[in-house]
Amino acid sequence: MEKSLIILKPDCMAANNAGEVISRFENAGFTIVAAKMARLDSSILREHYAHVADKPFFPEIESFMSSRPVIFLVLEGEGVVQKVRDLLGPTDSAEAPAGTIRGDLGTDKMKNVVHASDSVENASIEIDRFFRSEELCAD
Ligand SMILES: Nc1ncnc2c1ncn2[C@@H]1O[C@H](COP(=O)(O)OP(=O)(O)OP(=O)(O)O)[C@@H](O)[C@H]1O
Repeated sequence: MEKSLIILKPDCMAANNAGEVISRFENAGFTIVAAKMARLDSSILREHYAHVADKPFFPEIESFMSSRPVIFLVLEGEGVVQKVRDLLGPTDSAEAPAGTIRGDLGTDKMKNVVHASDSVENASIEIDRFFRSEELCAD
């Protein structure tokens, strides 16, 4: 079954919106097959955000994403990668329509509530980055 790696970002945690966001995922029919809370450090952020590591805003992302512990989830369900991206809305919360997670709960491009894998291939890489295989539900 298809899986996606989700991070509830520091702005989501600080605003006590974790329950609201997780409810939206569950109400959309997805199942949590792994979860943990931890603080990201520079080395893992450089790996996770390698595609934007040369952008001028990267130091700001690094500082924001390591500012407090975050929640990591693995969600499972048919078409979960694209369906979760649709639930989130576009990267820039200011452009995200009402009814999307970023539109309802986000602030801007950086404080955009949730990271979600953008392809099935990247989901597999990201799940391996943050979870050991025995931490995932087997059934
Ligand atoms: N102009 C910007 N200023 C600040 N942060 C930005 C900007 N553009 C993108 N980001 C942040 O960089 C990260 C990676 O951007 P990317 O283009 O991969 O968007 P995304 O796939 O929607 O986000 P994410 O990878 O967090 O799910 C995101 O956390 C986003 O919030």
